[in-house]
Amino acid sequence: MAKKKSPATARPAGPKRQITQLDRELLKLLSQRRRLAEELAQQAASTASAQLAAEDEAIEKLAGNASSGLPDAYVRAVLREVMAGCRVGQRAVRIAYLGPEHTFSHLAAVHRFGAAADLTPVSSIAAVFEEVDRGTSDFGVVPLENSTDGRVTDTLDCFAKTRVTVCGELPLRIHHCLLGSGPRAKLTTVCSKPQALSQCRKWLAQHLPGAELRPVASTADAARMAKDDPTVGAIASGSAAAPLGLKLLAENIEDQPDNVTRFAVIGGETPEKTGRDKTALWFEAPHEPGSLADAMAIFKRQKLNLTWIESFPIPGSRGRYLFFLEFVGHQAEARVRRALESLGKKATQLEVLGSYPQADPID
Ligand SMILES: O=C(O)C(=O)C[C@]1(C(=O)O)C=C[C@@H](O)C=C1
Repeated sequence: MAKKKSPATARPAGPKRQITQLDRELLKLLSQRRRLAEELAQQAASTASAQLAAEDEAIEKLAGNASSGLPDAYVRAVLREVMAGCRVGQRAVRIAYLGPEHTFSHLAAVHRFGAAADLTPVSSIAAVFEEVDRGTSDFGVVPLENSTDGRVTDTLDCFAKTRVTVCGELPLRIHHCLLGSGPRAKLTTVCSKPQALSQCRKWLAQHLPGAELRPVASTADAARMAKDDPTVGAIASGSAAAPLGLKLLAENIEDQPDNVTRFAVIGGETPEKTGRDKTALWFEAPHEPGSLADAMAIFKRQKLNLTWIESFPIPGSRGRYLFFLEFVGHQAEARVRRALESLGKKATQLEVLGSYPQADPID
């Protein structure tokens, strides 16, 4: 018969065994949490926006008060993933993004909604808008502007053509890599989305001056092309290399070290005022002297700080322009409502795209 060890002589478990034990406990707790989330969902159905707002609030409370000593970004990412994995018993929250997998839009969508969310890759920015407009997806993630390269025209074009709203912003720090399946010296072509090529223009001129620069629909599309041809390099996210079996031929090749792309989260309901919000809109001013200055004076009068302004030609109407505008404030504020009312009287067209919390860049 085996001799039982007395508690006094039992050796304490080593760190490896303790970690395995903790992982088991974590899984038990996660499945308990998932069951409770299912119970809650059966008691009270909620919209995708309400679900997301409740998650945001919970993450904010937990991450804000964390005494764990864990890095804040880590705590937030883990909690987001835990919550995404517990979105059960209710209709899945569907999110469309410019695919295929491993684009920067994909990274932004994972950051906002979690990898366990129902993420749908589509082949163009216009297709993201269509998904949201048709209601096939609850939300979409689209690039809006880049700190090096400026506005993303396709996105502004879609805002002008559809009635899709904005419910969030996601500024993401963009680090570009050169990916390939062969050696760098063999590259004759470099593919990427035009915005990514433009953000690395100086690096390309210096390091691959003879290469043909070929624009494609997304950085991950470029990576797929590089996989099939060793003479083709792709500018894409480093995270696309391993899953596609590509080599990292150069890292951090963006011309500006502080290269940030601001994504818009489209669809959903307008989030409540947080006290640190922005409002986005577009308008057309009458074609007469001083009309744009008069429109801007409204914001000055109401002491509303502008954060972005773009003029954009109205597709198919030569000489006519839309102005995209973003300012600090929420539609729930009286001074914002007053400004929108005055602008509505001056503008020949006005579309308020939405109010949403201001966000800090994600590394
Ligand atoms: O092609 C991608 O990976 C995208 O998500 C699109 C996009 C863009 O159009 O701005 C997003 C971020 C980078 O600025 C480069 C490309």
